Order: sequence, then C-alpha cells, then structure tokens
Amino acid sequence: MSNQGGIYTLIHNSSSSKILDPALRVETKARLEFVLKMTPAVLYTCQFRDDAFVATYVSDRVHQQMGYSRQDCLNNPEFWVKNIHPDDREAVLAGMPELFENDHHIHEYRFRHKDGHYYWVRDELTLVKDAQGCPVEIVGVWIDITDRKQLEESRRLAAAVFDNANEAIMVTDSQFRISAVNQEFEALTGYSEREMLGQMPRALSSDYHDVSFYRAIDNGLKRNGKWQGEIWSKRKNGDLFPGWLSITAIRDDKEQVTEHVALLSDMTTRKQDEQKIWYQANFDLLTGLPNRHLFTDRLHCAFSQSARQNKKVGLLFIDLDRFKWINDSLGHQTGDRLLQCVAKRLTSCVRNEDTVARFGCDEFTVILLDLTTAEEAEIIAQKCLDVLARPFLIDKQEIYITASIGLNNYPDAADDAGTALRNADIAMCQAKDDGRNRYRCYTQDILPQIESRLLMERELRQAFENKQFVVYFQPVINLKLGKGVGVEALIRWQHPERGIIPPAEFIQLAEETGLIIPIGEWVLKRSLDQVKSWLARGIPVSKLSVNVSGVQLKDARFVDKLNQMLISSQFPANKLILEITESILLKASEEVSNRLQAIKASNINIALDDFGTGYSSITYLKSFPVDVLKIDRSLVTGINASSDDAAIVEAITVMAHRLGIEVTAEGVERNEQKLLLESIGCDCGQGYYWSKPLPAAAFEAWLARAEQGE
Ligand SMILES: Nc1nc2c(ncn2[C@@H]2O[C@H](COP(=O)(O)O[C@H]3[C@@H](O)[C@H](n4cnc5c(=O)[nH]c(N)nc54)O[C@@H]3COP(=O)(O)O)[C@@H](O)[C@H]2O)c(=O)[nH]1
Repeated sequence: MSNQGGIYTLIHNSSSSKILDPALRVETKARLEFVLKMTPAVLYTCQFRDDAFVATYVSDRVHQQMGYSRQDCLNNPEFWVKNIHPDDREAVLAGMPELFENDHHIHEYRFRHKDGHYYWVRDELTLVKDAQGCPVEIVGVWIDITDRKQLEESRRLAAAVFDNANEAIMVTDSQFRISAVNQEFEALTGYSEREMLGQMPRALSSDYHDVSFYRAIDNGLKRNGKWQGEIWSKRKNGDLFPGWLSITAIRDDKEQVTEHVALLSDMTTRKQDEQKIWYQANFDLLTGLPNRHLFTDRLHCAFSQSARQNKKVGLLFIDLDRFKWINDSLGHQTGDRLLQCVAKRLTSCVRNEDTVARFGCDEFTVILLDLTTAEEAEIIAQKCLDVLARPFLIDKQEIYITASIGLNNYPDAADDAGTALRNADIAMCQAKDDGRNRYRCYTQDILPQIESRLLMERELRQAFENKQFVVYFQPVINLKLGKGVGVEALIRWQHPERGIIPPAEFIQLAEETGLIIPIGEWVLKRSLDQVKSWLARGIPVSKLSVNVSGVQLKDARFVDKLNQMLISSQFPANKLILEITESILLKASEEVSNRLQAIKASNINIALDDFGTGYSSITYLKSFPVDVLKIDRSLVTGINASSDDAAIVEAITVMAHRLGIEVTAEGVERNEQKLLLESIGCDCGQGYYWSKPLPAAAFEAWLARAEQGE
C-alpha cells in the first residue's frame, strides 16, 4: 500500500467519507494533509501481520522526528520492534495485548533515531474495526516527549537532592513564606514541614544577630540575588547552633523573584574543631596556660595598650631551678604533675587580667598589666618565689623546687616586646648565676656577663668537638710508706687563645648544659687508658681517682657505660676510685643511691671528696658505700699542732677509721702539714708538696724521679 493510499483509506474507511462529495473530499484531503504537515506528531497506520506490526502509512513528519524516510518504515515488519530501546522493548511488547482488549493503548518508550541516538516517544494507538467488529488496522500517533522526559528527570533528580541533601533546605516564596523544607531541615531544626509551611523563617532566629545583620542579608539578595555567611540559628528546643547559610533568589523570565532557596549547614562540629585547633595552637595542653605563641601576641597587645594609657607593663621570665633533675630522678610523670601545680600557684599570684604562660619546658612568663611603678612587678616576683617555696605534695611525696626570675618593665627597660623578652631572659640567667631562687631586674650592666656566659657555653661545646680537653694527673701519696700509691685525674681545657683553663671555670657550666656527661665519659676513658698503659709498661700506679659529677650519676646508663669502659680498657675495677661530693649524697634520689650501690657491687671504690666543707655528715658515711674520705684543702691549709683544724682533721680520721674508711688529706703544701697529718694517722696525702697536677708525660717523669728517691 502506498502512502497516498493510506490517507485515502483513512478517509474512505471513515463512516463520514461515504457522504462526502468529490469537491469536499478534495478539500478534506487537502486539509488533512495540511494538518498532518503542521502537527508535530507522526501519524501512522499499521496492521498486525505474520506476528509483526507492519506500517501501512506514515506521515511526512517521520523524517523530521525520526530521521527515517517513509520507505524505511513502510511494509518493514522489523522497523518498529528493532528500533525500540532494548531496555524498553520487552515492556512495550507486553503492553500490546491491551490494544486489542481495549481498542486503545498508550505507551512511552525510547526509540532509535536514524542517526543512532535514542529519544523518548509517546505512542498512542487506536484499533480501527470494521462494521463486524473485526480489526482492520491500527492508527497510531508518535509524539516526541524527550523534553518532557528530561524535565521529569531533572525534577526527579532535584527532588532526590532535596530529600537526601546533607544540608537543610528551605524554599520560600518571594515574601519569604516557607513553601517547602527537606528532611535534613526537620532533623537540624527540630521543626516539621507541617509546622513550618506558610511561616516566616523568623522562628529560627537567634538573638545573636542585630537588625543590621538581617538587613545585610536583604541587601545582598536584592543586589546580587544571593547571600551567604555564618549565622547563629535557634532549634525548636531553644538550642543555638552556628550554621553556614546560603540563600539564592529564584527569578522568572520577567526577572521577578518567585522563590528563595536557602541552604543551611550545621557548623557546630566544624566550629568545635576550629576551636580545638585554635586552643592547641595557643595553649599549653599540660598546664592549660597560654603558650609562647599566645603569650607573645598578648605581650604585643599589652605594650601597645600601655603606650596609649601611659602605664607600665611588667614582664617576668621564670625558670625553675634544676627541674631537669626532678624529671630525671622522679620521672616525667611527676615532673608533669609538678609543672601543673607550679602553673596553678603562679596563676594565683596575679590578677585575672594578667597573663601567666608556659613559655617552654620549665619556663613560665608573666605579663603584669597596668603597673604604676616598677616595684609592683618586684612584689609579684617575690610572691611567685614564695608560693613556689612551699612544698608540693605529689604522689604522696613532698617535692621542693625553686625558681630564678628575670624582670623587665615596659617602657622603662625595653622599647618593644622582643627586646623585653630577651632582657627578662638575660635577667633570669643573672638570677641563676647569682645562686638561683631569686629574682633579678634587668639592667644594662648584666648584659656583658650573660653574653660572656653564652659565649663560654658555645666555646665549651666546640671544645669537646675539637678535642681541646686534656687530663692532668696528680699523685696521691701513702703517708706511712712515704711514696706514691695512686693518681688523681683532673681535667683541663686547653683553650686555643686563653691557654689552660682550670675546671673550676667550666665544670658548673658543663653540668648546667648537660655537657658534663660526654665530657665526664671522655675523662674516664682517657684516664683508664692512660693508667692501663702505665701499668702495662710496669709503671707502678696502684689506684686511679676520677671525679664524677652528680649529673653523671643521674644518667640511668652511667653504670653500664662505666662497666663497659672498664672492660674495653681491661682496667681492674678495684683500682678505680670514683670521687663524688657530699652534696651528691645530700640530694641523692633512690635511683642515685641504687647506682652507687651498683658501682660498689662492681668492686669500684667510692671516695667522698671535699669533706669538711659542707654538712660533713657521718650519716652519709654509714648509709653510703664510701671507701675513702678526702679531707678538704681548706681544713689542711690552716693545720698546725695547736689549731682547731688539726683537732677536726684528727676527729674525722679517727671516726673514718672506725668505719673502715681510708682518709686522704688534700692540699698538702708544706712539710709541717705532711708531718702533722702523718702523726694524726691520715692514710694518704695529695698536694703541691709532692706535685701539682701534671700532663701525662710530665707525670710519668715525676714518677720516675720519685721511684729513684729524688
Ligand atoms: N666532674 C669533674 N670534676 C672535675 C674534673 N676535674 C676536676 N674537677 C673538679 O674541679 C675541681 C678543681 O680541680 P683542679 O682545679 O684540678 O684542682 C685540683 C687540684 O689542682 C687542687 N690541688 C691539689 N693539691 C693542691 C694544693 O696543694 N694546693 C692547691 N691550692 N690546690 C691543690 O685541688 C683539686 C683536687 O681535686 P679534688 O681532689 O677532686 O678536690 C676538683 O675539685 C673537681 O671537683 C673532672 O674530670 N670531672
């Protein structure tokens, strides 16, 4: 059947066609052709033959809509089924029996365009029957519904986004009356959609913002069609929460605002995280005090404020004395607890508007605001020293600590925050140098002293690296035998410019900086190796004495390192005497006492040095494993037959002998002293009378001469 034939058939078969005269028929045909041309739909007829729907007529639109020619479609049993989208085909075919049941059927499916792409069609079919009710053909209309389908799809997507968004969404009309809210909105605010519909968003307003804030939102919307920013809102239960609000005005094609869409996200967690990060960046987590960063900020503010108000700002730089010792001996946990308690006590000394900060490990800094006189800062500094002087009870043990405080005032002693801090630090170092547990105010003249100390510290480090230390040896004489029995190793610093520097000038600094540990180890190793080499060469040295600092004894690895050195030098342990001072025993922790016992257990001897200068307590002699007692030079210097010192030396000697402890008198310079010490019963003597401390080679020569009785 031709296409023309199809139209004629349609006209002919319609019941009305029978009464049409030819002229009218021509007109009707023309009209029909015009309608078919103008309609955006594709009209077709088809018949169901041999299990297939075969098109018998198709309107010209088919080419425009589907890209096919009429020839492609007509009398082609495969055309229709083949071009239905594979995913839709089954459902489409399954719906066809309905056509025969109801004479009418509508279905929507994707159909392949000639260029290969699929588009959506609405296919409306009507079954045409003859007078007997037998199906003659099917008349169908294909309409391109792709736009509608896409619109539906984007609406479906928008609805899914609206329903499943992580942000609360609220839609209002142009007058801000709420027309829709999503589930997240309900969850965030506690209001149901029913409660909010028709309401103004005012219900969510907190008292946090003033009128100008809401006016700014209005202006933003009017000017830019959108506004976004942080806002505090109120939940139904009255809780306030921070949120990020983003409002967009929706306009129609006439640019009239029809709706507003507002997205609100809860910023509570983000705010909390920000708060946490800010806190960590500005506060010390152990003590809860402002840290160095916040302190410096506040110091700058305090200085600029005080400049405006013509007031003074006091700055305290507080460093705990020997805190490292507490950490090492009592453990870091106790050290931490102590720092927390110190922080509390220092805070109790100042007003709320002042700042106490933890500047470093055991360093605290204080800003004192609104001072009228510099003396006010001194009063606070003394108050800090006083509160710290009270014992701290930590884990049931009393702990004592002192502090050294440096003071500086703005604008008297510094022009800016950086200088003020540096000067306070310098004054604190001066307080340490002056004996600790005190405060010192910054003055111009303390700078050179501190600078020379800092220079010395740097040089000391370099001295170790550059091997500028040497060990001198001084003989220790057996007074009864009248000849050398032992040797004391004494360190010297061979400074490239200043020559030989005695230990009194650098040992304390080495202790304070911790350098004494590597330096002390080096002295031990060097002395052991030297004496071992003398012994190997038959040079008679019965004992080697080496000074050991309290800092070394606090080193948990000291005993292991010592034993290791004895092994590697193959030095007999019972020939070694470690000289320690009474002050070490006085402050000895349980660990240090145990370490001394372990040293003794290794067969190493222990000598108590400088006896007679401090407490000179017999208790220590009883409770610690002391083998030798060295009577200090200050007692020996003034000794003569009738002096008190002679009586003291004799008493010490008798007492020591009773306890099985040998006695060595130091600083023997004259024959009378030697004779008196012999008569008192002193075991050994050491001093310039026999020899000053000498470099190894000179000592060797001295020994050779002594052996020959010179
Ligand atoms: N931790 C370490 N401390 C050490 C080490 N080497 C030394 N030191 C300590 O320095 C103190 C001073 O030592 P030094 O300047 O070497 O003085 C010793 C002798 O030179 C001096 N002496 C000896 N006999 C006389 C004398 O007749 N007259 C006089 N005016 N001085 C004399 O006494 C010091 C002896 O030392 P000691 O027996 O240890 O007291 C020294 O005391 C150590 O504390 C080291 O390697 N590590």
